[in-house]
Amino acid sequence: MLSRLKLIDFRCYGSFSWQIPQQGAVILGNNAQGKTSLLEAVCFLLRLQSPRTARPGPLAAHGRQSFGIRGELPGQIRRILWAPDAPDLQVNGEPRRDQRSYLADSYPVVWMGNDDLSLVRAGADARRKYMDFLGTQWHPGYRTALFSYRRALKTRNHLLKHKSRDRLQIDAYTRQLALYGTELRSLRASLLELLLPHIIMAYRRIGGREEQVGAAYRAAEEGDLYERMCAGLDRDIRYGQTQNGPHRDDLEITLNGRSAAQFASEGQQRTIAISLKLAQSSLLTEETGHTPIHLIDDVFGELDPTRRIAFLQALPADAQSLITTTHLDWLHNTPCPLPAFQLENSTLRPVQS
Ligand SMILES: Nc1ncnc2c1ncn2[C@@H]1O[C@H](COP(=O)(O)OP(=O)(O)OP(=O)(O)O)[C@@H](O)[C@H]1O
Repeated sequence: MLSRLKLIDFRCYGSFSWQIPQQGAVILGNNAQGKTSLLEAVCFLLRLQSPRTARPGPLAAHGRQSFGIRGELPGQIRRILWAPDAPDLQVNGEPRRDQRSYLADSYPVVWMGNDDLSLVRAGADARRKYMDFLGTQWHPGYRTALFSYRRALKTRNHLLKHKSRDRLQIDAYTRQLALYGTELRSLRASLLELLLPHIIMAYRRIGGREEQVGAAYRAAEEGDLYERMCAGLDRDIRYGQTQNGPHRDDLEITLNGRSAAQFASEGQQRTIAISLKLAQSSLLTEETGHTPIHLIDDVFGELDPTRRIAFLQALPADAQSLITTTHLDWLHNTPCPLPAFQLENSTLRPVQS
């Protein structure tokens, strides 16, 4: 549980400090008051990742180069001073030499946002990100395979784009790519095997129906990855891009055996999207021994009362949940045990009930 959060020059926050209730809070505020930024800061503190940006640069307040986040958790105080060339990561005052060692004993996080529907409706990229955010919290080897794969892919694509004739050099990266790519695929497949029962259970809980949700990992091509990459080399040089590999794989989601993107109703798609996230939560609890911190950004306004109540009841009783919303109308017909805070111009104050 995160008990105190401090921010310096993070997004719209110049200097900010908040004693967070143990069970979490509902954060109420009009648009552009800093609700998402607050959840984003917690996510970055714990996972060094933001759901809104791939690079940390935009997290620094306008006109600043660097930002700071500090958070108190049971037995650990985490502190990030992020400067573009030299990020300073500390736990309990001890510097951590790299991101991997900073993350090794961090807490798990589940992020739920109002664009989660894209997990069902949009392209494969959203579903790969979903798997990767979970995978890197599930298994240290996942992060190594993913990051090594991304690095090798970037270099191979660079060589392809610049029409390098040095096929030996391309081949060296093809070998690396195939090695890490095969490892990543195998980790994703194992992850999905563990995850699927949690998705099915969460769907039944929220949807309350007998419909059968399914999820299957689909590799973009079959056979040995290195051989497929070698066979496609001329085409890759023509496109200036690697066309085979796990960066093109997908997580196929079905309802009653049919594509959920094409055939599920909007309500069913929303239930699937929430179930995918609740499944992350129960899997991470099982695998890490810690209940994740739930960061729930502007989700409730979109749900009908039945799903809203089922969703709130499905959140683990011992989880710390930070829920943002632009209006509290839904609270009138939804019993919510969390204290509410009003956020205005980056300042929080408790809402008297
Ligand atoms: N790097 C930055 N520096 C300063 N301000 C920023 C930065 N990035 C975003 N902002 C501004 O911070 C404000 C708060 O944004 P945020 O997305 O947190 O608001 P929000 O309360 O979640 O809004 P909404 O309800 O519309 O989603 C916005 O005015 C945004 O333009």
